[in-house]
Amino acid sequence: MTQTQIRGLGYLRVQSSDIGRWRELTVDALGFAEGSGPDPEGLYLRMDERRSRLVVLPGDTDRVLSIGWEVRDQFALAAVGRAVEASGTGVKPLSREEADDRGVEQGITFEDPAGVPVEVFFAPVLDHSPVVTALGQRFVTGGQGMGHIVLPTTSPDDTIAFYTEVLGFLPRGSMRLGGGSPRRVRFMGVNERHHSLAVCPAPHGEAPGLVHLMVEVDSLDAVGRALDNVGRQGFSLSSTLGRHTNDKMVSFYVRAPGGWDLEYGYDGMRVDEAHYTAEEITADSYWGHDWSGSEPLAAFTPPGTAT
Ligand SMILES: Cc1ccc(O)c(O)c1CC[C@@H]1C(=O)CC[C@]2(C)C(=O)CC[C@@H]12
Ligand SMILES: [Fe+2]
Repeated sequence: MTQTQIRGLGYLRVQSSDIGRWRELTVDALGFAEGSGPDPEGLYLRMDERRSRLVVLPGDTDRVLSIGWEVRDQFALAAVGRAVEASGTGVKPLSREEADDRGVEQGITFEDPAGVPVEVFFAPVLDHSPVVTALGQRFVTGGQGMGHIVLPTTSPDDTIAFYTEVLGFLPRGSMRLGGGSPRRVRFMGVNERHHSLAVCPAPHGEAPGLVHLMVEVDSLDAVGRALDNVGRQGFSLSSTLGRHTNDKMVSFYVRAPGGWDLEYGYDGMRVDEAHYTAEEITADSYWGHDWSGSEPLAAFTPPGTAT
């Protein structure tokens, strides 16, 4: 599909063996609001009027359960389903139970070329009770979606082709990985957010299949307070505070249970498609973003050795 039907990142569902530590990170340190959902043991995190945006469900291992992309309505959903099927990828509808579980009217599910379970849905169920966040911040969502995710892939060309040519994501520039290497992180967008998705070449195809999830807040003080909190609570900082050169986000990265990062940002730019052209950045940041203290990402660790 040339013109994408996808409006934004809707939700992320992950599985974890340490829900308690996830709650400390997201609710206590980062100020997500805790909601509730069908699994009494699950952690349902609210960022806005949606019932939940980030869902952490209990399990033996840490991995991505599904990434939810939002479309306008049933007609857009059908169009995406046809495009994915035409590409030779099998598509299944979400069952009534699965749709209820995710809090959406209807959805479909399929795997991307890296094997990540992707869902496309419309009509999220809203929770009209106040979203009480611990840092007094609001999350920047709405037309820009929940935030962005970075996926690792051992087949970057296929993965990029799938998201751009089949799902219609718009290229939003790239960055070479290390000194003139032809390997690139590629950024893609579907709305005013600079990127809703980035794809990073990875050496192995190991779970959990995520590099990071970025969420944006409307206050620099909230970012600073969150940074204080993660340090005080003993979470590992993957990258210090810095400002990115492409989306202009001021952010830090903290390691979540499961071996991938949460990026917590403020002041991201908005892309005007009428004037935007794709660019190649040559540094990830104007200042800051020191990654030297980062523990290895699970996605970049050889199979069987992930902690
Ligand atoms: C370069 C960049 C721009 C905007 C972003 O939101 C963003 O997350 C990044 C960094 C992307 C990328 C990453 O997430 C994994 C670790 C990487 C490969 C680095 O070591 C530098 C760039 C990082
Ligand atoms: Fe990011």
